[in-house]
Amino acid sequence: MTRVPDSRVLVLLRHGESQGNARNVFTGWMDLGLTPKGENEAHAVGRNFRQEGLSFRHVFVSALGRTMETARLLASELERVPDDFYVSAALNERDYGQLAGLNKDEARQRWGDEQVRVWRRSYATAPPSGESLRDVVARVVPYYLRSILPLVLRGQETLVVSHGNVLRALTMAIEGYGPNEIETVEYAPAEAVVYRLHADATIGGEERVAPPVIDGANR
Ligand SMILES: O=C(O)[C@@H](CO)OP(=O)(O)O
Repeated sequence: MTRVPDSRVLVLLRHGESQGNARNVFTGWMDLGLTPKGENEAHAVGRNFRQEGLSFRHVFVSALGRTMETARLLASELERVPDDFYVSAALNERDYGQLAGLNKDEARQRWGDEQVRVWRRSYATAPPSGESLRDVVARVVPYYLRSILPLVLRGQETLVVSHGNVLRALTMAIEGYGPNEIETVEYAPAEAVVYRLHADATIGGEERVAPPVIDGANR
């Protein structure tokens, strides 16, 4: 990984494969745990961070078990135990409302590819009784600005383990992406982005770290 001197490290990581990912269901606020593959991914990510000389003062997770478990397993591989773990429901996956628990392929057959794509990836359209990405931005970004960014700007390496749509919301804040640009941004399970920020929170360095290959494809 490229080093930017005098930088402030912020790493975003999506949790490892969950039971919901493996079953290809809309998961949202359902508290489904990691699969054995997801557990292996978490260990492999931790080993990769260690090899790259990354360690963390602060680790942020959501209130859902799949992020906590990913953080716990990867931290066991690091050179240094993180000082703090913060748990916040502000970092929970989007509420998928009435879609939660439904198979994504069956949803496409029932409502059509385009409707399902809009529910999953548009900025402003919410799934029935659920949250749009705009709703997620409204709860995630204030938490990021108040609780996470100040630590990063103090030079304290910080890891956020969260969910696909939460990481998309954070990407909008960090990269300044608009509603159209964010439609095509995706994070696979166990995929990370390492940011090195300048003192004014602009991006000094950025590297996507592909998920470790464990066995089979990552959804
Ligand atoms: O089901 C979910 O909660 C999310 C993340 O797994 O799915 P999607 O990528 O469709 O937004």
